[in-house]
Amino acid sequence: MTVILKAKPVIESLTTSLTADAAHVTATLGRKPHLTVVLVGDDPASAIYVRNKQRRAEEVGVQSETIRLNADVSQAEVVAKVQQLNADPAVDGIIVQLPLPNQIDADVIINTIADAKDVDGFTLAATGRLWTLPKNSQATVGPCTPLGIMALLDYYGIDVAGKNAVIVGRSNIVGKPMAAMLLNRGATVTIAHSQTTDLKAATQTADIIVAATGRRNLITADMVKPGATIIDVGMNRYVDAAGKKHLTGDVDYANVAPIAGAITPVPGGVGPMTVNMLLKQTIAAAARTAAE
Ligand SMILES: Nc1nc2c(c(=O)[nH]1)N[C@@H](CN(C=O)c1ccc(C(=O)N[C@@H](CCC(=O)O)C(=O)O)cc1)CN2
Repeated sequence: MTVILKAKPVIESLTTSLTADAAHVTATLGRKPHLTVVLVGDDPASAIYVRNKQRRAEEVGVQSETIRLNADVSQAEVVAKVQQLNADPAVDGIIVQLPLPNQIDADVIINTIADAKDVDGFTLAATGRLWTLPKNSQATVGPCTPLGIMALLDYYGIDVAGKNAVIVGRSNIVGKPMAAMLLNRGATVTIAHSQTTDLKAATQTADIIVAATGRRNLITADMVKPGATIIDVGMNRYVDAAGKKHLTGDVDYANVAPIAGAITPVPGGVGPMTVNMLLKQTIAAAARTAAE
């Protein structure tokens, strides 16, 4: 029987601890933990994700504001905005929603965020910390999507030590940090990507597959070992011939789910975990300020 790795029960159990931690920080600081989201342009998917973050922040007692900048804003203006937020003692966590418009170098913006306020875990300092964690220790900070995946695996009792994990996708926000986290917990990790010559050969022997490519139905049933754990990070939107809108992952869910040991659904799997890890890291950043 395939285990469906739904985020809902994990989030229900996280709600108690996030709410209690936020309340504790609020009592100590005399204000709620504060997250500022910088949203540049009018990407419709980003607008949904930012709205989800704001709604969830309110639910657990985190104050959240969104600063909206026009799509044609200059890189210098975004840098200046982030510097202003760095200097604001009322702001605990800053994220700049990705993707950014083409005229802006995302790496420059990300690395302008003060280390103490980097609740996305994307800066060079955060990346360095992640890759130099003591062996077998749990990553408690880092990019929110892979952190959320680790939390899902832990909740459902899926041990990764000694397992053969294949990550498909090598982005800085999912693929590479996912590799660091799985490696650190004892998995043998392969990162496959668009130039991998035989993807099927790589995935067929995997105990765990993490698909993060943005290509709908890339992972098909013939690429999966029976009983494998399948983590789908894809978020692909399309409209079918009848004009109906769909959101699907990178995995051919209908055909892969019956042979998998465990699989994340899209929606309702990895995505909501990302938001909750962001709030966890925001509360932790505020707690560090409270302890100063
Ligand atoms: N600064 C960042 N930008 C981006 C990140 C990030 O972690 N930091 N990740 C993604 C987008 N993202 C969060 O920002 C994100 C994506 C998806 C979801 C989510 O809950 N998805 C739902 C479906 C929502 C829908 O209806 O479209 C689900 O899977 O159930 C949350 C956050 C890129 N940018």
